[in-house]
Formats: sequence, C-alpha cells, structure tokens
Amino acid sequence: MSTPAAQHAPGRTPGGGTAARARGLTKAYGSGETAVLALDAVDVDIARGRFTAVMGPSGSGKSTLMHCLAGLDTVSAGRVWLGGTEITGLRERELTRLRRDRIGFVFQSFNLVPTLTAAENITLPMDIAGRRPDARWLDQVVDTLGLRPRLAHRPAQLSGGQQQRVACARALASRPELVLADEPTGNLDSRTGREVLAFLRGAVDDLGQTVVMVTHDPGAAAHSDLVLFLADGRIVDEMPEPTAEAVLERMRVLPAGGPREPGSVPVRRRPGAGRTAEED
Ligand SMILES: Nc1ncnc2c1ncn2[C@@H]1O[C@H](COP(=O)(O)OP(=O)(O)OP(=O)(O)O)[C@@H](O)[C@H]1O
Repeated sequence: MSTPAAQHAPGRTPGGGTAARARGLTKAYGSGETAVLALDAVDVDIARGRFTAVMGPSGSGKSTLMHCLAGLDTVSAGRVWLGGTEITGLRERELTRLRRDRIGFVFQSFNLVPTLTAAENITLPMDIAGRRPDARWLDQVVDTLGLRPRLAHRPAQLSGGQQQRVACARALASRPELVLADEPTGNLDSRTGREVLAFLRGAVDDLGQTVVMVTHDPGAAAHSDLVLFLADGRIVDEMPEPTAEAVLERMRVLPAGGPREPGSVPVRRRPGAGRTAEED
C-alpha cells in the first residue's frame, strides 16, 4: 500500500473508464485589459480507479482545473462531465448536491470541526445530507487509514498527519466517484506527508477509489499513476508511472507559468498534450 506507483503494475484497473472529463475547458478571470486566462482549452480524461497528480508552476491553473472539474467554479467555455453527467450548465442547487454526493475533497488545511470527534467529522457531510453511511465501507475506510484507535479523539488531540487522515476518511466516507485533493501534504512534515500519500494510494489500490491530487512536490507526485503537467493554463505533458527524479527533471523545463491575457499567445499544442487516457 505504501509503495510508489512506479512499483505497481501498469495498466488500467478492471472495469476502468473515465471518472471525469473536460473538453475545451477554458476559464478566464476578469474582462478587458485585466482579464487573465487561467485555463486555455484543456482536454482531459481522469481515469477511474487511478491516482492522477496535477503539477505545474505557480499560477499555471492547477487549482482552477480542480475547481472546474468539481463544479466549484463556472467555466468560460468548454464542457465538463463527472461520470456520465455533464456538470457544465447545471444549476447551483444541482451542483451542490452533486458535489455533496459524488465528490470528496481533501484540502491543505484539514478543515475539521474542532468540537467534533474524528468519527463525527468523518460522517459530518453525510449527516448533513441526511444519508446513512454504509457501515462496512466506513469500517474499511477507517481501517485502511489506521484511524480505529483515534475515532473518539477531537482534532486538537491528533497530530497533523492524523488530522489529514481523518480528512481523507471524510472525503471517502460517501464512496465518492472522485476524490479531489488540493496540496494534501502541504502542511505536513515529509514523514507524515508520505504517510498520507500512502493512504491515498491505498484508497486507490485497496478501495478502488479515483483520486486527483494537485501538488508541488515531485515526491508526492511519484505516488500517483499519472502526472499531468500544466503550464500557462494548458496540459503540456503527461507522465505515466512517475518517479520523483523524472518529475523533477520535467518540472525544470516547464515554462515559468502564470496567467496571461486571453488571446495573447496563439494556442499551440505539443504532440500528445491533452491526450486522453483511453487513447494511450
Ligand atoms: N478568483 C480569481 N480572480 C482572478 N484571477 C484568478 C482567480 N483565481 C485564479 N486566478 C488567476 O488564474 C491563475 C491560475 O490560478 P490557479 O490558482 O489555478 O493556479 P495554480 O497553478 O493553482 O497556482 P498555485 O500553485 O500558486 O496555487 C492565477 O495565476 C491567477 O492569476
């Protein structure tokens, strides 16, 4: 469970498919002279049952991509699907329900409720939704994350790594179709960070979950099955079975990134960029 993805057998999980998909996904912030193009006609397929990392320089559009895939942000152009559901065009109420029922989120700052126990934090989103957790699934998640002895503890009684494990369990509790993790190890020391990555890896390998993780850390990306490299709002490359060294090397030659004005640079696509997982 704790082995980097490079040591896992390559190939898709049985019954794979696409958990999320975007075509021509474009996001501009602002308008006129101050407008910036955060995403520029991105095509992406997120393979079901796999662990995908998103890397790129600061300002390259990683968080925007994540937010658009989750329906947390509106798109300027293009289409986004979660499974078979097109989310572009859904009303806010439908989006709220879709996020609650079908997507799990893990953030850099664990976002736990301090007055609740670990167990209560884990089931909170389902409690709010009036949904009953599947007890067997929840047991599996709690055991995979090694949280059984900590369930009665409040966040302040847990280490940072344990708190992030609780946040991971909360994201997995409803057995979502997609788990989105934005810099999940950003606030952790390297040892506890590796622990959390091993658990995310376990969520994919042992529980069949689909995880997309934004990270700046090549070592974290090495736990994934596939790294997508963003630069200037475009997917410029991808790397299956990444190693930390290969990711670091690839990052060195990425453009410095940052937003730019719409239309200021002609759309030019590297060979293979935006290729779908199906086509590999
Ligand atoms: N709410 C916003 N309003 C205006 N511009 C925004 C907004 N959100 C993002 N941007 C712009 O879009 C660009 C892409 O932002 P995004 O946060 O997706 O980049 P990132 O790759 O996640 O960066 P970082 O690694 O620093 O978190 C940013 O550089 C920023 O200028």
